[in-house]
Amino acid sequence: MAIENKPGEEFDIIFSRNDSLELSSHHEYDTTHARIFKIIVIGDSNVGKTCLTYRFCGGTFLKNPEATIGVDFRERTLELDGESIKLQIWDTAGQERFRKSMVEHYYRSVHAVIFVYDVTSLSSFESIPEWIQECSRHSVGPLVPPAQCLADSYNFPLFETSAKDPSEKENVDAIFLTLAYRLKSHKPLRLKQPSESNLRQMWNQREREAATCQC
Ligand SMILES: Nc1nc2c(ncn2[C@@H]2O[C@H](COP(=O)(O)OP(=O)(O)OP(=O)(O)O)[C@@H](O)[C@H]2O)c(=O)[nH]1
Repeated sequence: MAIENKPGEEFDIIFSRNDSLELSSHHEYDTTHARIFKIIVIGDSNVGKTCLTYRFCGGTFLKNPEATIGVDFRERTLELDGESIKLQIWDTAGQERFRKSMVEHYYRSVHAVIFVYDVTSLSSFESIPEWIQECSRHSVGPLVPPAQCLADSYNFPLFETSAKDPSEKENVDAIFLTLAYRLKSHKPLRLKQPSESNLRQMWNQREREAATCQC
């Protein structure tokens, strides 16, 4: 499920259920003039967030992924109707102990949120309202509980896909392309993109602060 954050406007929500993803082809585009959109991917630990984003950005199924610590960054530039659109994808840690104080940064200047749950894990589905509440706490749009009927009643698209099954690759692309097309129609917005080393530095700094905190 994904929420598209249109700054200053109402939100659209896209539901997605993860059971896999892969890319049919990869093209390199000139990213110099690309508009950048930040998308965060959240959900319980072990639901496949890393594999989903890796499939979209890397084109393959990531075998033996390790638990995400803090956040991992991936990006992919798309050519949509002759325009370069760069999706900067933040793959966040599902485990609370690995999220720590980075949470504020996850939600800063976010354009869209993808909620991921595992179709074989009821608890990961039942956690979705909590993830939605977390977004609400960080002012990411008015949110509603997830369900197919709700998706239908709000006319939100629902994607069910698998990062593992190559035949599902179009469905994975569909999640991100749907967001990209919707984001593309927004007013031009260029983000100053933090470098990975800056973000790592920020994360390490927070770790040090947390380690020395007496409370
Ligand atoms: N069958 C199947 N397994 C998957 C799929 N996507 C991921 N997995 C498996 O699910 C497990 C967890 O995948 P991750 O992508 O690391 O999960 P995550 O949500 O990023 O986990 P955290 O980093 O802890 O938040 C791994 O063993 C993957 O091989 C999928 O689409 N189908």
